[in-house]
Amino acid sequence: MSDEVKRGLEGVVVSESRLSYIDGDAGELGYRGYAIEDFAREASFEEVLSLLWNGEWPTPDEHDEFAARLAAERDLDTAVYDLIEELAAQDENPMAMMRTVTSALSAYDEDVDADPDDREANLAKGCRITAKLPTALAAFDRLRRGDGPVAPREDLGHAENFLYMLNGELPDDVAAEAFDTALVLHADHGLNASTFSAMVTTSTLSDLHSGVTSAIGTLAGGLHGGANQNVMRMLKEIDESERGPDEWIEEAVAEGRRIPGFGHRVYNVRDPRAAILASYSEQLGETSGERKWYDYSVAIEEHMAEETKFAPNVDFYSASMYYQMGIPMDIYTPIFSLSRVGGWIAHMLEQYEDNRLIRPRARYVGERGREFVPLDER
Ligand SMILES: CC(=O)SCCNC(=O)CCNC(=O)[C@H](O)C(C)(C)COP(=O)(O)OP(=O)(O)OC[C@H]1O[C@@H](n2cnc3c(N)ncnc32)[C@H](O)[C@@H]1OP(=O)(O)O
Ligand SMILES: O=C([O-])CC(=O)C(=O)O
Repeated sequence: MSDEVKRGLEGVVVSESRLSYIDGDAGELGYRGYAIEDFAREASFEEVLSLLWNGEWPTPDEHDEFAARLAAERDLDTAVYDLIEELAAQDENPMAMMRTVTSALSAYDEDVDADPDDREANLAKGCRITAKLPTALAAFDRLRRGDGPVAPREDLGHAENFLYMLNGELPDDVAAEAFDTALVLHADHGLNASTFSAMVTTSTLSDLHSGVTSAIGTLAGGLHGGANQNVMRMLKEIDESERGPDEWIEEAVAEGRRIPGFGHRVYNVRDPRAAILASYSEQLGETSGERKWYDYSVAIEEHMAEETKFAPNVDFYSASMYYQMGIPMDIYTPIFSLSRVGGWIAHMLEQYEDNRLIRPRARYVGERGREFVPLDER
């Protein structure tokens, strides 16, 4: 057994998967063999969930049945609304709220006692978690603003219904399409840290709610999903500074700052999702008549390309996109989780199908053979 340490598990292959294909040098990403560029603008998030969970695109009848099933699961138990209200009153961090609510949802799930690897029960639980988390997030955001939650509507698609619950009014077509595409693009990405976390949890034969709860905790950090809100904070900082984006970013790079939304463990080139999200960011800027957030982003990307080896990742252009849709900055990462939950569940289903406990080793570098001294003799 090799004692070589692979810090951060870089490059280590721990399992086989049929879910997403990533070529980090070519900048390619596909779900189940389909390139994202071919479907991201056209397929809905519901279709992508079907693809990831079942392996094929749904037929129109399968799609209608699945979308209706998901829509019927959107509402929350009164006790969960009460919990969200309490967390909003405590001004809880939105990602911590998502983690707590996901854990609480298991108490009200009718399949809670099913075997952890029961596929049908897991698909039912997966539908419920995926359907309920947007309701929880919209209710939380409204409650902390002093507004009442807006009940979900079964006649709306997943993306449109979330924006409706968040704002209390239907989104326009550009916002609805942009948001649906963002959900599609964030749904899966190989063994990223949060997905790996979910897999480690299920590999012990723990349950799906525990896996999603672990994953949300992992997505929250600034090196992973938390970067999207940090990107927007950076753009605001630039806006509030005396300097233009070129000058600001030049100084930040010179100071050795880690620039959020740039760099990636797998991509050595521009993340292919960034191109699509950038086009929506630009489109939203055009329709609102305020292009500066997109323009700042482009200026930063150009400077990074000239002066560093770092290219934008998925979190870079989603930030200005959500901002221009009027979404509060601190729920960008929870929104990421509304989408990635689809990928987490797909990977957990794969893990259960061919499970082996995930348990790596650390090379021990501490002392050995030290003599124990009892407390009263120390
Ligand atoms: C959905 C997602 O999770 S996408 C990623 C979202 N995260 C971010 O955008 C945060 C900013 N980016 C980063 O921190 C990194 O690029 C990561 C964590 C995403 C991947 O990095 P890793 O492959 O693990 O590289 P690591 O963290 O070891 O950094 C290697 C070197 O590159 C530098 N570096 C990496 N990313 C950046 C960046 N965005 N800006 C400036 N320097 C960077 C590091 O400072 C380090 O420099 P050093 O060797 O001089 O100390
Ligand atoms: O794959 C990764 O490490 C991070 C990422 O881009 C994602 O999770 O979408």
